[in-house]
Amino acid sequence: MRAITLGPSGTYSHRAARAVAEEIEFAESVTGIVERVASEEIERGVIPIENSIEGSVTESLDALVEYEVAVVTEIVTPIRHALLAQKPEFEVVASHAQALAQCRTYLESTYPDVVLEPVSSTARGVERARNDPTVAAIARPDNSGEQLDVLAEDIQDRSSNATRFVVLAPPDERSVAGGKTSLIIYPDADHPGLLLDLLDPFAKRDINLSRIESRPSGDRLGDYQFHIDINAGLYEERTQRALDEIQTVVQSGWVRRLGSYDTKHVIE
Ligand SMILES: O=C(O)C(=O)C[C@]1(C(=O)O)C=C[C@@H](O)C=C1
Repeated sequence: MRAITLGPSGTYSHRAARAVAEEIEFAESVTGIVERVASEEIERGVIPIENSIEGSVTESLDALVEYEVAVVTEIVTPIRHALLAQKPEFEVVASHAQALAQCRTYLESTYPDVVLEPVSSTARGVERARNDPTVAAIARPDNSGEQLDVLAEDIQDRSSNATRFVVLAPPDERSVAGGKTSLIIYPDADHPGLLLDLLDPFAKRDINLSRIESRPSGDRLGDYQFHIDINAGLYEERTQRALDEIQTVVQSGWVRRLGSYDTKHVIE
């Protein structure tokens, strides 16, 4: 199996992708990954979707609306960040914006004067630190290699830090089997009780929501798409009935079924 994920080699995404593919290619952005899977250029894509400290990776949510893809697996992985640099003194810390945010308290208390530089991935930050002795990186500790020292480990603001990734496939590989399902609902409507009407079909069938996130549709202020995960499969009659009912609520909008899947836990 061939997969594409956020590169270069050594990102957390790379570690997650290794759990589902033998051959891995790298992209510079999440949107680029989703685009290549949607156009069937590659069998699988692995993208981060949410972090336990920082919340949603909004670029991922928006790309799932823009391109037609299926979610076929979710991967949950602990995130333990290290500070890597050529020397103990540096002026800049370069890393992915999510990683910088996950270490905000540590950075503010230990290095209040450094400049934070968001780059396209943690591994890109490592490259910056390798090429410039005034730059430190936040990344996986095993990225240090010969040129960088591990100045500190476990610098994330909470030890329970974890990120959830999804494995994407072309839309015709969407599965109805699995214990979880991801949906996107765009009601294209606004009236009192709308959200209640969207959630009640799940509640009355005892379907548990594991996540609901609203994203602006981009068309006008106050107009939202809802990213919803449920602990039930599309193969289940209760799920089908709930979705039929929701379809009647969102007559001018749409309901997208990204697919049903199971969860993998990746530690190393
Ligand atoms: O930069 C990386 O290493 C990534 O794989 C991206 C990413 C993210 O976007 O959330 C993945 C896991 C961590 O939460 C930090 C960064």
